[in-house]
Amino acid sequence: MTETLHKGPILRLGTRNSPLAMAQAHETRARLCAAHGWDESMVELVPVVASGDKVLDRPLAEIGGKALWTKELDQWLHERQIDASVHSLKDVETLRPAELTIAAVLPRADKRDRLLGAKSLADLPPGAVIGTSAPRRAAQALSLRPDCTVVTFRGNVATRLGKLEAGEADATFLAAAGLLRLGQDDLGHALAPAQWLPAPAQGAIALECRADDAETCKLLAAIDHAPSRAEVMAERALLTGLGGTCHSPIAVLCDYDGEGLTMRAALFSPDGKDKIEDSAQFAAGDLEAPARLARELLAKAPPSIAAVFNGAS
Ligand SMILES: NCc1[nH]cc(CCC(=O)O)c1CC(=O)O
Repeated sequence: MTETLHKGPILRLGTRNSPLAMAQAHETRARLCAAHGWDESMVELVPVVASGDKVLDRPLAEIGGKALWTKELDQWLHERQIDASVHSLKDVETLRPAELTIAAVLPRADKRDRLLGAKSLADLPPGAVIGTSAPRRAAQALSLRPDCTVVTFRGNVATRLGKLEAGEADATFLAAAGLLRLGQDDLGHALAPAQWLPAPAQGAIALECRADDAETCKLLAAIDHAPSRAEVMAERALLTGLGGTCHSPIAVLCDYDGEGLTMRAALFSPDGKDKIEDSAQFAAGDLEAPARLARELLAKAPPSIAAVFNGAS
């Protein structure tokens, strides 16, 4: 028998401590171990309570935005307390610290949202209350069901399910990928992209490390999934082109079919009354095409939509 000589972990992987984040960290560890022939002890999971998990009574857009999900882990990477961090890419701002790089995107799970509380939006009773704190979900829901009311629903997946159970709303939305990773993908009903597009990079897990840490970059690159990376980088390029933030009701879906990418995108006014949409086909790795689509969308945006994208460069 060969003796294991290594003394500590090879890789310290920072993660938020929510159940979904921990499930994603475990998936990442399993993929790294499979790719490199490691045993589990070689990847140490280092959990943190992120700022975004501390304040739960106000929408994220009001308290500091997506940066609140990454702030602590970015700092730990900077201080070299961890070698890499794992994120739901949907929650990661498009503008990142220059010292960091997305070294891997894992195979993307189901990209769709699921509706909980009713079989479809059309099935909701008149004047139903919908719980969500995502501007995109609120605007999309009101676009299809202007008679409904939206109430703020924050917290992790279990908290939101609890609020639905307690009757705080008639329905809510959760990402299929999150439910899947928590083993609860039997809950609710998937919303078809023809009617309902997800958020940029929904369903994707990204691994970040310091760009100058060649060793870690290489270890992480071994589990990168090129088609998923192509899709989500295109979606993030659209978001960048729109000057989008977590305030912005932006829905987008990019699908790689083995040859190229097809992108469908929609922008909404916050009240859901106005909507513009467009689509484009382009090659994987082309980030100019989604930027062009962003410009085309902005060019035809009515004032109600343009107002949300005032900060766009
Ligand atoms: N906004 C929080 C968040 N960030 C990532 C996911 C789910 C996993 C994913 O979409 O990758 C969720 C929960 C949800 O939106 O239902």
